[in-house]
Amino acid sequence: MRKCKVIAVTNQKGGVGKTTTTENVAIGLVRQGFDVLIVDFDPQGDLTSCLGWKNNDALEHSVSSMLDDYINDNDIDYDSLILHHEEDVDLIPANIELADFEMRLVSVINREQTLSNCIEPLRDKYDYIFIDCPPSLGMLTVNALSAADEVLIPVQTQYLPAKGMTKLLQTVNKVQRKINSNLKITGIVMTLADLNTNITKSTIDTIRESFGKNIRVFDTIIPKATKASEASISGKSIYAYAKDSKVAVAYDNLTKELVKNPKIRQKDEISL
Ligand SMILES: Nc1ncnc2c1ncn2[C@@H]1O[C@H](COP(=O)(O)OP(=O)(O)OP(=O)(O)O)[C@@H](O)[C@H]1O
Ligand SMILES: [Mg+2]
Repeated sequence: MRKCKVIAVTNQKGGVGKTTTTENVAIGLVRQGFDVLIVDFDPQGDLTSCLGWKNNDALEHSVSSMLDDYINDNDIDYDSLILHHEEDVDLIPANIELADFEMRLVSVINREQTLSNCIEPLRDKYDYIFIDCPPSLGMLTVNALSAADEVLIPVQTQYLPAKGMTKLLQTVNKVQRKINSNLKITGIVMTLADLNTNITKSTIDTIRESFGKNIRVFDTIIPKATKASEASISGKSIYAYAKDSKVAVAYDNLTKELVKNPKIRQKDEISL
């Protein structure tokens, strides 16, 4: 049996680079020869659009219909559900229909584990499954954390994310204690960095000092560059859009760091 790793990309703060990081790390891993699936788990459907399915509301099958099939005890038709992107990554797409998921789950037994149960049969087919989370710590994110082996946390470098991180780590802790004791933190990746400013440099140092004791903070920092958003709009990864750009090199380095799999410098109970 294949050893699949499921990674939820999470931060309840909006616009910190979750979707961009999910897309480019996932495709970075494909470029290294791994079989990778992305689950778009955000009703905004940004990742689905970034991979070129702009009119995602028209999709007949989506993560929402997958969850409905599970809730209604229907077989999930994975072949119709999973889309294949030209850069060889697979995608379970999302659209606005996922927005009322919380309500639909009210009467479901073990509702926190709905996504986990849906993707379990796919662990056999992929080396990595990424879940792109919405900017909240609600039921969607709890489902993603319950389904995951690891959490990857993108943070912006413009300011200190102290309070938001505490809340996020408390949620991870709670899921560890109550639902998914195997959940680990892959690490923190700093994104959208304007490396020419002193404030960014000092924030980077502070993030390493304050979080680096308990959690891995990746060496690679993703710089802020318009090529990153242009790539998303074009429906391609940064490697296909601007292979020699600084952002492409950074995401390639981050991907390599991720597979290096060093000792996880993390206490059983994560605290700050
Ligand atoms: N390295 C970068 N340089 C410049 N722009 C970037 C970079 N990374 C992401 N962006 C842009 O910043 C915006 C937010 O990025 P992204 O959508 O990845 O964040 P997010 O955390 O997924 O947001 P949300 O919380 O809404 O899901 C997008 O317009 C994206 O194209
Ligand atoms: Mg997003």
